[in-house]
Amino acid sequence: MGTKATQLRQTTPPTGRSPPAPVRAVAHGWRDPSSNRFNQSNRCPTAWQARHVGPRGASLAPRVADARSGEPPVAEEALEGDLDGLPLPPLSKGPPLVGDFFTFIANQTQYSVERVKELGPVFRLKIFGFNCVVITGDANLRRVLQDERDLLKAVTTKAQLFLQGSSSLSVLDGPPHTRVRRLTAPSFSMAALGTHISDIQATAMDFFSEWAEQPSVKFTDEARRLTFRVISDDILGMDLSAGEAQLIADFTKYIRGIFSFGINLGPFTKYGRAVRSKERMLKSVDKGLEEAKRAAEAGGGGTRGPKLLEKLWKFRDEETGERLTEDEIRDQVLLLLVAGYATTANTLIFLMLELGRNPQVLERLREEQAAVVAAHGPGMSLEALEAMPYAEACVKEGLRVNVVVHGPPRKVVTDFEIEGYRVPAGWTAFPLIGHVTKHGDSRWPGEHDVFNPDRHLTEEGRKPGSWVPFGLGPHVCLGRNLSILEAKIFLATLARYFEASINDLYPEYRTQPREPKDGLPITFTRRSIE
Ligand code: HEM
Repeated sequence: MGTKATQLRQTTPPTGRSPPAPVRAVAHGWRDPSSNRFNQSNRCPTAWQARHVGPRGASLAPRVADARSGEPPVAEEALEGDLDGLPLPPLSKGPPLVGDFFTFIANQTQYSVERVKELGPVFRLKIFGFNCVVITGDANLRRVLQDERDLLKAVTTKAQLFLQGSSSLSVLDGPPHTRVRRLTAPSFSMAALGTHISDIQATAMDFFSEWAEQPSVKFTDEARRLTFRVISDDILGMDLSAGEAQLIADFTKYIRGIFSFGINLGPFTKYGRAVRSKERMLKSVDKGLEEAKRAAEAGGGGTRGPKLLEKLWKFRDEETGERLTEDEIRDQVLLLLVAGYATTANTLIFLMLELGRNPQVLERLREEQAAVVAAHGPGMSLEALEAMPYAEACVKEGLRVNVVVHGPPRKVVTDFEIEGYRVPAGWTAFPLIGHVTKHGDSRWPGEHDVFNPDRHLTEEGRKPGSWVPFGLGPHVCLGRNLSILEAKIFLATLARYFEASINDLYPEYRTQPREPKDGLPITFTRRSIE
C-alpha cells in the first residue's frame, strides 16, 4: 500500500512562540557559614534537624483538625504561636491582598517553575490573605496523595457540594469514597472498555469525515464535541445529540460554577448560571437513566452489549451484594460527563499542534498504522490498540508537554511536616502533579518542552517515574484508560485516512482552559491511499 507523503503543514512562521525557558542547574540550598559548604538538605539547619526527627515522611504530632473542616482557611496570625519550632514553608510574595492568585491560577505549572528554583520544592502562597502550600517533588507527591492518605482531603465548598452532588467521587473521601469507587471502577477496566472500541472508532471516523467536508473547522470546539459524543453516547449510552450544543454550553458554565465563589445572583454570577445549567443537564441525565433502567429490566445489552449507564445500574459487588443507589449513579454520571470530555479534548488540541510542528511524528504514526491494519484489519480492538506503542507514546508525551490538570486542590486535615517545614491543618494544599510530570522527571532534565514520544519507548522511559498526569492515590483518574484509548483511536484514524493543515502552529493562548485563542482552525482532507 503506497502512501502519499503529505503531512500537517505549517503556513505561518513561528513568530509568536516564546522561546523555551533556559535550563539552569540550580542548587537550592543553605550555605553553612562555618564550613562554607552546601547543606545537603538544601534547607536551613532548623528545618534540616526537624526533617530528621523520626522516619522520613512521618507526620509530626498529627493533630486531627476535623473540627476545622468546612471552616474558611486559617489566617497566618492564628498559627504563629503554634509552630513547635518548625518554620512555615517559605513564602512566595505576591501583590498585596490578591497575592499571587491570578498568576498562579493562570498556569500553576509554569508559575511554579521559577518559584521552585528560588524557594525549593515546597513553598507557601497567599491568596486573598489565606495560606496555601504548593507541593512539588515526586516523593512528596506520592507521600501526600498516596501513602499518607489522612494528611489531605478533597476540597469541597458548599457550591461544589450542591453542584456536584454529595455522593460524587470527587467530593467523597475515606470509606464512602472507597465504596463508590469500588462499585464504579470495574466499568473502567481495559476489558470493560474493550466493548466500546468499535463505537468510538465509528464516531471518530464520522467526525473526521464531517470535518473533511468543510473548508476548515474550529478544532477547539470540534474536539469538545467529539469527546462529549464519545463519553455521552459511546460510553454512557445516552443519546444527547439533539440538544448537544446547548448541553456542552451548559457543561462549560457548570464547570466554571464549580470553581466559582459560590454566590448565587442568578444569571449575574458564575455560580448562579451553573445552578440553572445543572437543572437543564439533570433533565437529560434523568432521561438517560430511565432508558438505562428500562433496558436493564428488559434484559438489556443490545447487539453490542450494555453501555456504562446500564452496567452501573446492574452492577452488584460480588462479596457484599452492594450496589449504587439511583442518586449515587446520577452524581457519578454528571461527574463522568464533566471529567470525561474537556480534559481529553484539550489533549487532542495540543496533540494536533505537536503533530503539525513535528511532521516526522505523523509519518511514524502512519507507518505504525500500516502495520497494524496489515496484522489486525481495519477494525480496532484491544489487541490492535496494544499493537500501537508509538501512538501510545505520542499520547503520553502530549500529556507530559501539555499539562491538562495542574494540581488537584486539597484541604490539609492534620498538621504535618514536609521538607522540614510545618504545614498546619486548615491550609489549602496544591500537590502539583503537572509540575512533577513536566519538570520534575530526572530521566530527562532540561528537555521539558521538547515533544519527543521516543522517550517513553526506552526501557527507562517505560517506567512510570514522575509521569503522573492522572494523579495518584485513591482519587487517581477513573477515566485514565479511556482517555488514552480514545486519544489513540483519534490518532490512528487521522494517520490512516486523513491529512490536516494548520494555519498557525504557534498561536496565542487563552487561559482556563489553556487553548489557542483563535480556536485552532484546521483543514482536514481525505488522504489518498493507493
Ligand atoms: C487527558 C484526560 C484526563 C486527565 C489529564 C485527567 C486527570 C485527572 C486527575 C488528575 C484526577 C485526580 C483529581 C484528584 O486527585 O482530585 C482525575 C480524577 C477523575 N477523572 Fe480524570 N482525567 C482525564 C480524563 C478523564 C476521563 C475521560 C474520565 C471519564 C470518563 C475521567 C474521570 C475522572 C473521575 C471520575 C475522577 C474522580 C476520581 C475520584 O475522585 O475517585 N477523567 N482526573
